[in-house]
Amino acid sequence: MVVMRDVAIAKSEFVPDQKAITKVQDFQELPELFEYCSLPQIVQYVKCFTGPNIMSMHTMLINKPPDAGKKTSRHPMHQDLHYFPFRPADRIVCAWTAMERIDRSNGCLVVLPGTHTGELKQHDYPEWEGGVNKMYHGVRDYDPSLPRVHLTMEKGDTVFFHPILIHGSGMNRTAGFRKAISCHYASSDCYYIDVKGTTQENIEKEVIELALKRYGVEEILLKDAWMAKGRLVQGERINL
Ligand SMILES: CCCC(=O)SCCNC(=O)CCNC(=O)[C@H](O)C(C)(C)COP(=O)(O)OP(=O)(O)OC[C@H]1O[C@@H](n2cnc3c(N)ncnc32)[C@H](O)[C@@H]1OP(=O)(O)O
Ligand SMILES: O=C(O)CCC(=O)C(=O)O
Repeated sequence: MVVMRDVAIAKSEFVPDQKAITKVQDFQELPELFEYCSLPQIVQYVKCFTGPNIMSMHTMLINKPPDAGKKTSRHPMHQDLHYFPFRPADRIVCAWTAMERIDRSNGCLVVLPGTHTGELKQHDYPEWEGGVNKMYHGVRDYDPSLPRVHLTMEKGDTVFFHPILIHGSGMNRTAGFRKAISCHYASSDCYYIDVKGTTQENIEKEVIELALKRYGVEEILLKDAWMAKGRLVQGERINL
């Protein structure tokens, strides 16, 4: 489990108490939270994308804090496939569930409809004055005139989306913590790719740095870091 604090608070003089927590990531070892990933109400739709051999690959409980005044509560527009060294993209899907009403005031998801049919693009840290959270890379060039859809969701509503869909989320202008839970699933028939020489090299470097620190080892491959956190949800574990 990785507990992340908002960069505006982590990099300030404030004592980083629980009010600073922006995300709990990789909760696959926590049974109460991991139960979400195997809920039949969720898995019945996931299966339509992954087929019967279902792995959970990336888990997050996102606790978007009230913005500390630096707009760091925003999540830049990105494609999730940037983070994943496995393919094919069409066998990967995210389930994202609102844990309370989420709208533009507390920073709902924003999506660019139709972009899931495009290609994976170059991602980098956006040049935001107030700083950017660790590994919150943004898609470098996309057509800003493309229509945006703001997803207003009620508590319990779930959206399923493709890893090439360009999406992000807005600033939390309220005093409350905006909570959502999500899991990225992939078919265990997916295969790992070598991201050397691709646009994903920059995120590989960061993930490996974090994994070396977390596991206290001297060497680790990106594939091994992902194999360590993947969990079988249903069916048979094949490649991933
Ligand atoms: C489909 C996937 C989409 C996504 O998931 S996008 C986001 C993915 N983000 C991640 O995976 C981030 C994973 N988390 C992390 O890397 C770590 O938790 C993180 C943020 C570096 C904190 O590391 P820890 O070692 O636990 O904490 P620490 O308090 O000792 O801080 C170490 C240095 O990191 C800094 N830090 C903490 N939170 C940060 C933040 N949110 N953004 C940027 N920098 C941050 C902290 O100030 C410290 O820096 P320094 O060494 O003092 O210069
Ligand atoms: O929950 C959010 O604010 C956005 C999450 C997201 O887009 C992601 O982590 O990939």
